[in-house]
Amino acid sequence: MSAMEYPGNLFVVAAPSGAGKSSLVKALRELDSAVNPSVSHTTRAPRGQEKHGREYFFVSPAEFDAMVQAEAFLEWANVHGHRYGTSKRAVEERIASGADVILEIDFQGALQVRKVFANAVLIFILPPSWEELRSRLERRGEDAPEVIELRLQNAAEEMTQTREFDYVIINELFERALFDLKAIVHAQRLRYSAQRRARADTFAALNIP
Ligand SMILES: Nc1nc2c(ncn2[C@@H]2O[C@H](COP(=O)(O)OP(=O)(O)O)[C@@H](O)[C@H]2O)c(=O)[nH]1
Ligand SMILES: Nc1ncnc2c1ncn2[C@@H]1O[C@H](COP(=O)(O)OP(=O)(O)O)[C@@H](O)[C@H]1O
Repeated sequence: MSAMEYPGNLFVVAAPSGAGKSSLVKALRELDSAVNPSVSHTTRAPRGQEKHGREYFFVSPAEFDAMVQAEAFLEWANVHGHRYGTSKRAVEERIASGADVILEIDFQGALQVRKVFANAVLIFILPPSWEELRSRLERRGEDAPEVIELRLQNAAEEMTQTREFDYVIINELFERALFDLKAIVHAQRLRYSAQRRARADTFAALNIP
């Protein structure tokens, strides 16, 4: 059977800034190399150790506009005053060839992706409380106080979209949240992709129509 009959899974993880999305997805990828990340494009400036092409493709507003014009984005959105987008090429070819892809994007982008990929699995990560969200943003030490305030204000709006998602993970104890994320990925694979292919062979051997 060709890979085209068994496209890969698309996982979309969104969360208010500081909830732990990047840490959870990074830990998942260390355990499961079959989930492929997609590198987004952004108009924001690189922080600290960030490298072009690794965390993001850092582009100018004009370059971003050109990609929008060329319909190169699967989705894009304005987040915390900058634009971010997922290029179609980064995702479509890999899904079509049977690979699983994970997107770490904001809720607006997640809802756009679902319109294109109806089978995308949408996962929302929540912090256990406002106090904890604020202290994680402060402890991360990457953002100025006014940027943290903006992110907290935006978090309130993002959280109103929680119920649009297929799964919600509360990231209180990190290991517990990681277990939940792994469980979601595993359950989806049992429904589709590699496992589905293996089951098709078993079904044929057992003459199950
Ligand atoms: N819609 C969309 N959002 C993105 C994309 N890439 C990153 N984001 C989101 O933009 C927001 C800000 O990301 P970033 O500046 O890296 O900060 P942080 O993730 O909050 O530390 C986060 O909510 C990201 O998930 C993308 O390609 N599309
Ligand atoms: N369960 C957790 N308990 C305590 N701290 C956490 C937990 N998950 C993540 N963090 C920390 O919170 C900060 C924000 O996490 P990060 O993954 O950067 O969030 P996001 O990608 O959602 O903005 C980081 O310093 C991270 O180490």
